[in-house]
Amino acid sequence: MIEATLCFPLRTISRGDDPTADGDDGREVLLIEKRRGLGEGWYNGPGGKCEPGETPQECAVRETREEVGLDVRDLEKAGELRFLLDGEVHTFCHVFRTRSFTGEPTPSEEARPEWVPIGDVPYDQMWEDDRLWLPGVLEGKTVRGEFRFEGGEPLDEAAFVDHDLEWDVSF
Ligand SMILES: CNc1ncnc2c1ncn2[C@@H]1O[C@H](COP(=O)(O)OP(=O)(O)OP(=O)(O)O)[C@@H](O)[C@H]1O
Repeated sequence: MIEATLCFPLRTISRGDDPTADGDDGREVLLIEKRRGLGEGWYNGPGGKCEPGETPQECAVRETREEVGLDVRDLEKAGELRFLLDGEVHTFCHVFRTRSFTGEPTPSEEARPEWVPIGDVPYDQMWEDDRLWLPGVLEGKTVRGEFRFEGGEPLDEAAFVDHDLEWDVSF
């Protein structure tokens, strides 16, 4: 089983009295377009696999720095997601969000970062499960989820079959 993390940096930008502004109140999330490996070509949060001896928080901080050059702090745990492939746990993913960070998002070999208004998150270019849990996470909720995939490796070519979700959990 792979233990992995996702980190969603959040900010609120001032849009003044822009009449074209939508209902996001200027709220944005930093997504990455993944350039290689699992989920290549799709959008997701910065994140990746935990190294031996590393806590999930430490992993999320390290991966966010490595992938987009942002130093995140004060991570808030927002979710725990279990991805099953053909009945076995493939990946256990810890999800974090934060409004505290320093640095400027910078592209790396692994990822191209992009600030996205939370109403414009490109769910049709993301893992199929993201549309089920990410909107709630971006609204400040907590979630525990299980998502079942079938069809063998690699996970990003398997079929998403079904899921269970529990909201407002404590970690
Ligand atoms: C099944 N549905 C899913 N929905 C949303 N997100 C998913 C996911 N399944 C995996 N993820 C995330 O995708 C990243 C891959 O991690 P990552 O370690 O970068 O993979 P990759 O194979 O590129 O690793 P290396 O760069 O070789 O270490 C990692 O954040 C992990 O939490």
